[in-house]
Amino acid sequence: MDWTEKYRPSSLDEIRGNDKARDALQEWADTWEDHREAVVLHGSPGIGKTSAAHALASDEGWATIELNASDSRTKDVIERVAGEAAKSGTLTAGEAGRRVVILDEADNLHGNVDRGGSAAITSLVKEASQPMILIANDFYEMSSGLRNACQEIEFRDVSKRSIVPVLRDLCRKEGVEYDDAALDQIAEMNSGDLRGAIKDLQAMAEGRDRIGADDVVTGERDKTEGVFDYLDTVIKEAGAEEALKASYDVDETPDDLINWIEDNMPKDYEGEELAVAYDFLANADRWLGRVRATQNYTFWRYAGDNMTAGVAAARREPKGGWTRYGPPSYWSKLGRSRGTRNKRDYVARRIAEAGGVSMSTARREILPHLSVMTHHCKNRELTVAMAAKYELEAKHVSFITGSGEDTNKVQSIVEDAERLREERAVENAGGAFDDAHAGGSEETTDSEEADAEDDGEPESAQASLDGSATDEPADAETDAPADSTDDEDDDQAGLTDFM
Ligand SMILES: Nc1ncnc2c1ncn2[C@@H]1O[C@H](COP(=O)(O)OP(=O)(O)OP(=O)(O)O)[C@@H](O)[C@H]1O
Repeated sequence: MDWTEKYRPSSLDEIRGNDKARDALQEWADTWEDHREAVVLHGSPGIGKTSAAHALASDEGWATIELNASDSRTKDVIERVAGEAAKSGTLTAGEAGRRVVILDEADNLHGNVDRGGSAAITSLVKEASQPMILIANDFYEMSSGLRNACQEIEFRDVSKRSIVPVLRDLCRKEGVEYDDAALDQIAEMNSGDLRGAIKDLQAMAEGRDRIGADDVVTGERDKTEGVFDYLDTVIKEAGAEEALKASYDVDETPDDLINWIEDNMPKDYEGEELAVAYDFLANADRWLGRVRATQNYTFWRYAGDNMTAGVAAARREPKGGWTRYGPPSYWSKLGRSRGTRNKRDYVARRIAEAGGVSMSTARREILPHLSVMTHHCKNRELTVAMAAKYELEAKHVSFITGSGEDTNKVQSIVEDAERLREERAVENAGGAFDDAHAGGSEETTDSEEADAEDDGEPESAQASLDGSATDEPADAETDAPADSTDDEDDDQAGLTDFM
């Protein structure tokens, strides 16, 4: 039997490591008659929210009705089941007949087929005449209406200090011997997730009567395993519908999932199918943008359709073999969380065109590198050169360097870059045949010329990353006056790559 079930706390005082939340929940129940508000328990998975809700009900002698908000049940069903449950107690005197509705995944209403999911639940929460406990991982993924209708209790990750004694206790109850170091290690690697720690412990205890420190290393459980399996499904083999259904089981929000898919898809897809799949991802991203703008989580569904079913449908033939999928790069997460995908893609496209590399190389390898090199515009000349070469506007420079778009620093860099481009255009017009790309005005054809003329003398790591022609720093001195005083370290070597 699953130890997490076997040892699920049956009373509130068995909830470990969340004393404050536990007391607040008790207080909420004690005063419910007066305020009649629902409560939302929020925090990471596996730290006892659901257990606390059930434990409270059991302490209070309340019957429970548990619903999962992300089930694809319609508004009607939710209203009928929960509404009845919540309202039917009106006539019952006293606490005895009380029922508590426990609504899991209250932050996940996008999974609801019905568009009215969130609104329906909000009005239900407001009208309910019985206690309701909502459970959510991320409070701020809930609609603001729903948030406002509830009291809020935050559950914290369970500290290692609280996890270890639980594990020790379980070992004793199960008659398993242990090294303290092993339990420590299990607690450590589950950082705050008590359920995960218990699962690991059980897995390690299987077939052993002693858990030693050495056992733990190999027993490490990958928390994100679910995602890797999912990537295998969506990228390698699944049909559209299957891919969509499988996505419901993945413990990632669409905002995160799209990063996983986008970063890993190019490892298996190529050519036309990759292009089509990117189109679907772009659609998905537009829906995600709409969700962010409107806080209307029903749009998540369309994002989900595009990024899962769409990507699966783009596949021309099944993909075999094993692929080393990895977590989304820092860069792709950054690009998304700031809602700056368009900027990122613009820059990536410019780099790809200028450098003759693929968009995904530009995005995953070159862009992050540039970002580091030009962080806060610290290397001003390099930043100017980059802006000139890739024809970047202030918003792009700001995006790459992290300096504010409206700052003088960025504005002056863009101006200088423009001047630099003009100067080069003039030089070109003057017929500098032998130096066309060194003074290139960066027409689209320029990159091709540059490629053709690649003299194979990349002089820095960046040159090889860039994939574009790198030439002599012939006109470094033609760079517009560096009037900014805050360039700390000018890196002439790096500069050459943009000339
Ligand atoms: N604070 C805790 N005290 C005691 N046991 C806990 C605690 N947190 C988790 N557990 C153990 O982990 C199991 C799962 O916990 P529970 O389902 O309550 O977590 P949760 O926070 O609701 O997670 P999820 O958001 O994934 O539902 C419990 O059955 C229990 O065995």
